[in-house]
This record gives sequence, structure tokens and C-alpha cells, in this order.
Amino acid sequence: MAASSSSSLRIPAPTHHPAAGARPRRLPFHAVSVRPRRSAASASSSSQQAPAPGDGDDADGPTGVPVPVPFSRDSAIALPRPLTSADLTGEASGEGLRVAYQGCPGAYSEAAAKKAYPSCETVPCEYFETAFQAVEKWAADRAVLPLENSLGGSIHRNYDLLLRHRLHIVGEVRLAVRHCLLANRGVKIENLRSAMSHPQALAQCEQTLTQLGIEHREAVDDTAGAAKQIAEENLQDTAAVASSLAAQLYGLDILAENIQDDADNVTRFMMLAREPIIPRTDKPFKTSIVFSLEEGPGQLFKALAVFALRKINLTKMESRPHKKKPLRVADDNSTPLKHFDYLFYVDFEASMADPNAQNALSNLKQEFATFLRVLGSYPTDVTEA
Ligand SMILES: O=C(O)C(=O)Cc1ccccc1
Repeated sequence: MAASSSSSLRIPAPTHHPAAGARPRRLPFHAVSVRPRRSAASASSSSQQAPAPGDGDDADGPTGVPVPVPFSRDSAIALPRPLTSADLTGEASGEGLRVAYQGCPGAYSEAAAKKAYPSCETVPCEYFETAFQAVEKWAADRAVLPLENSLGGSIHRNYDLLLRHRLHIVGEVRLAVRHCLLANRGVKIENLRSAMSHPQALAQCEQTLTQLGIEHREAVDDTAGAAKQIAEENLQDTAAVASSLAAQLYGLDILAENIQDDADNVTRFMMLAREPIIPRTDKPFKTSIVFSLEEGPGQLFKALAVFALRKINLTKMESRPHKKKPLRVADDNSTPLKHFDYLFYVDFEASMADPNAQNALSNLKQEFATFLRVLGSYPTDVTEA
């Protein structure tokens, strides 16, 4: 497979489906320390299921469990061969994996997918939701989607989609985003009236665009899509805020580089899969959860104390309206509807294989949370963004 191939979204023949009748397995948070055995047959026939880089794999095999090889004197029978380290090297690079992202080729999300899985085949998707569906329907093996940006903040849509879908976070990837100003050949900065891009990209370059005298903003679904539209429509008064790769792919000139208002502009993406990875404790891990709470004073304070008391560091917290239960109704009907109901998304620095983290979540569930779901426990991205 080509190292940097890309194809549009289509549903392939179900060659990687689990065995008929096999159901996707989710590990409840209290059971994640159990390491399930994988047979040699399942290990060799379901390469799409095996962990990818950042999915916690290593040369000892994804579970660290020796793979049993059945013995037979009949050499004509095709027996599964033992899994080798070489097999896992391919997995580690993402070779053979189809990775869905939102946007057109040249979008930052595609660069993030390539950083996470360098040899993967990238699958552009129209919307975030399409990328979730692509993995759920086996048109892709992973999705890489943005969660938060150091300047623009959280991408709320993806938090909401995490709850609506049943995918698992299996890794995170941080990407330094360096925006360029792109326009058709011959267009000069002084000809420009409008800048077109993803809303986050426009927000990240707001001051620079204003300083350049560009007054209008046009928000579109992704940065590379803006570059494509400007090239296809041969716009003469509009520039795209996008990557240098997008300039190359759509034949645009780069009028200015590094136009983001803050030099340290980093976006954090999540890697999603149908199955969770087996959490480990031999390297830094993060865990992402979502929960809701009872009404009452100090409930959130008490809920977060389950981490503080165990010296577990929180790295992110986001609250979102509970769409299925937007309002709280007073029990006695004496008060009008006025309390909003929220879901709390929290990332903390611990692996679900760590008993300390398991105890924190047991405590949260038993004493405070009316709902709790572990979205994933995955290796922290410690690489340079
Ligand atoms: O539009 C893109 O290229 C994306 O991948 C989304 C995005 C937009 C701005 C910063 C980082 C990611």
C-alpha cells in the first residue's frame, strides 16, 4: 500500500468484519485490568482489530499473552502462524489501516492522521459525523478528529458526537498548526477583501488578517476545502487560510506564512477505534470520561475530589448541556424549570490499569455520578507537536 495514499469514502466489502455473531466488546471501567486472551487465528485474521501505534502495542504482542499455535502432522492444512514482531511493526506505522478524517485532502486533520498512523491510507469525510460512521460501518478502521485548540478552545461538536456514538478513544495526537494565506496566481494581498477557512483557523488568525487589511470572513467546513473552492471558482478577492500542503494540492500561491496570532498554535486530536485498547502502566497514560451529577451544592467539587484525594492530575474539563435531559424539573413542582443539566467531560493523567484510577472511578460512580462512561484510556502524546 502506498505510504501516503488517500481515497474518498466508500463502504468496502466486509473483509475485516469480526466473525459472524461476534459482537463488539466494551470493557466496563472496573474490568479493564483483565487481559483477554487472543487466539492465533483471531490475531492473524483480524489485523484491523489489533492495536496501532499509540494503541498500546509493543513487540511482545498487543496483550503480552503468548499466542498458542495448534500442532498438526498434516502439512496440507493451513494453520495460523504465530504472530511475529515484524507483523506488529506494520501495525505500528498504521500500514493497512484506513483512517477517516473530516475535510478535504490537505486539511490539518489529514496531517494529524498521518502523524498518528504514518503509513495509513487516509479517508476524507464530509462531516465529523461521517468519520464516526465510517469507523462504525467498517469503511475505515480509525478516525482522527480535533478535540481542542490552544487558541480557539474546544471543538464542542466532537464532544457531543463522542457520546452519541460508541467508539473508543485509543490515542491522542498533538499537531502544531502553521497557517498560510493562499490565493490564486497573480492575486496580491492588497486585492483581497475576504478570508475563507474553518472557523477555528479564522479565529486563530484574526489579528493578522485585520492587520493585512482583510475585512470579511467566510467560514467553511475545513481549511483545505476553502483552498479548493478558491481555486475551482478562480476567486480573485478571496484568500484561504490553510496549510502549505493545501497550496500545493490546489495550485495556489502562498502570500504569507505563519499568520496565526500566536506562534504556539497546537491542536489536539483524538484517535478513535471500534475497540478499546488494553490500558498499561509502563508509560504515561490518560483517561477520558464523561459523567453527570445529582443536583445540589458542592456536587462537582465533591466529584472532582475523588481525583484530588488520590493525587490524580486532571488535564482537561469541559461541560456540555445534556441534550437528552436539558432541564431539571423541581421535585415538588414549586419552582419553575430553570436548572440546566450538564455532562462533564474530564481527562486525567492515569491509566485504567492503575488501581488508583479504578478506585477513583468506583468512588465517583458509587457516590456522585448519575451516569459515567469511560471514553478511552490511551497513551499520552509526549512527542513534539
Ligand atoms: O480544517 C481543517 O483543516 C481541520 O483539520 C480542522 C482544523 C482547523 C483549524 C485548526 C486545526 C484543525
